[in-house]
Amino acid sequence: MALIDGTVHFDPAWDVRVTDTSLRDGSHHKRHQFTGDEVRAIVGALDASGVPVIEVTHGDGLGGSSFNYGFSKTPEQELIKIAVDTAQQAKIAFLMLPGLGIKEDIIEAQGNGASICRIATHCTEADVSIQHFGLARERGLETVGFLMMAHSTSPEKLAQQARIMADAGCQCVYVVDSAGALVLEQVSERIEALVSELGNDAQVGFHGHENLGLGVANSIAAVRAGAKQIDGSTRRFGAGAGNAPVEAFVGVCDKIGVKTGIDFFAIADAAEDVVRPTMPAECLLDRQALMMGYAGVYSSFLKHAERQAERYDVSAAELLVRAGKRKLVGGQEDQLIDIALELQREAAAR
Ligand SMILES: CC[C@H](O)CC(=O)C(=O)O
Ligand SMILES: [Mn+2]
Repeated sequence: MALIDGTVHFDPAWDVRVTDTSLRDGSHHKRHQFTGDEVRAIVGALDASGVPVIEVTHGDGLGGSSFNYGFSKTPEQELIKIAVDTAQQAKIAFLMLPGLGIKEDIIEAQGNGASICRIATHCTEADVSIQHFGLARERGLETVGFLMMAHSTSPEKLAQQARIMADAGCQCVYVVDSAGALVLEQVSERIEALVSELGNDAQVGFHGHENLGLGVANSIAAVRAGAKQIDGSTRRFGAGAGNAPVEAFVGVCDKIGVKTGIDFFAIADAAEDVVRPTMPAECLLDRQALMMGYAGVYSSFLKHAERQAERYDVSAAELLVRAGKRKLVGGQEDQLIDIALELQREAAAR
């Protein structure tokens, strides 16, 4: 059994621990073009606001910098090191998807000072993470598991997958609403199922996207159902319409008496004065993002879909709806090209 022990960074003064993922999920929106100076500025501002955990990696995790997913402007290990050197109190986390990243990447990230290892799998494939959790725990890293595309399976099946992660050494299993498709009760049901399965063996977390405009509301539903860790991105800097905005989440938590340890006014200033200037544009809840939430499409497909829609002169929104019908999962980005060609053929036949 994986017990929650002293390696979990959780201050007794908090009700919930917030992880800011603008420097990882936001990397999708920035097409992985963060510079060292931007990371230094954002980590400095978030750290000063009291954000306890900051995730820094290529949008697709360690090893994501590639032709398929997009090359990083600055090597992610260099960005991790800058983040570690900048943070005074925040812990630096990294994400890895087994197969894309490898065990040596975990060791290198730890060597660069990161202390929280987050391992993501599709929500029905937790078993591919077992050896990575084992390695991370052996090396004294704190561990978090991501069950992605959590809308696409039942609460019961998700809880069984969470058990696989916890038994492998995961200390907090996240319900990851990669598509921003879950609606309130659907979040609560999934969190409750994991809390009941894991008991004291591991905490439960929630990672939301804004594609249906529910990032903060869903995160609050998660907290009320027993989640102890919540992800967000300052200024919603994330894939699709972005993640639950940390500054709004903190404001709501203050109002309902949920303690996060983050200063609302400082994080609101960081969002406006430091994070927004590094963003290529605001993360929009536009037609494409809405289609992703509605059809259940992985948020990180947005930029890939837009590129293929432009290349083949087809509608990005329609492309995304079809990706939802095909139930594509992360790693199947190339099928967006098939769909674009299908739409092009249909248009030519009309
Ligand atoms: C490619 C990894 C992915 O972006 C992880 C994540 O944030 C999600 O599934 O929402
Ligand atoms: Mn995400």
